[in-house]
Amino acid sequence: MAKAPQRHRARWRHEVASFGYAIQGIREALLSEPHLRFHALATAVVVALGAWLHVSRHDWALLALAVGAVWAAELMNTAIETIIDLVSPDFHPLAGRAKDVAAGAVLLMALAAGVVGLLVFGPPLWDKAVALNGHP
Ligand SMILES: Nc1ncnc2c1ncn2[C@@H]1O[C@H](COP(=O)(O)OP(=O)(O)OP(=O)(O)O)[C@@H](O)[C@H]1O
Repeated sequence: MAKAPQRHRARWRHEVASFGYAIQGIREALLSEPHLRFHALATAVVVALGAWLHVSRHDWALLALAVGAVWAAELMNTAIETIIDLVSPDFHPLAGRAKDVAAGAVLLMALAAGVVGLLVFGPPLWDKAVALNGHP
């Protein structure tokens, strides 16, 4: 039977390996999914706008949650599509329905993130536009 420190080391190796697999999963999804590359661009725009407009810590937290949720939904959608392509490579109405429902989840999350973006960036962008033009 392995001693306690060895068991501890083996457990840590396992945890680090699991983290590596997760990063590898994100990397592969990024390479294969154009939607995810669009999310990467959108994330960069959100971070740049947040820094430029000096949004509050509270707003950064909302933006981080919105961006993270869209990424998570898109990654789950990619995983679901991959499983369906594996188990049902031929046309099947249930396979189509599952893909459509998963895509619907991404769409809903993206719309919710859009509302967050509008509420966070709308007022300071409006203020900047007014300051630039001199009148509301
Ligand atoms: N095996 C299948 N059986 C029935 N309908 C399918 C099947 N595969 C895909 N479809 C239909 O075609 C649509 C597009 O499927 P596809 O696999 O191309 O995903 P996608 O929406 O283009 O996703 P992405 O662009 O993110 O890869 C699905 O939403 C579904 O309606």
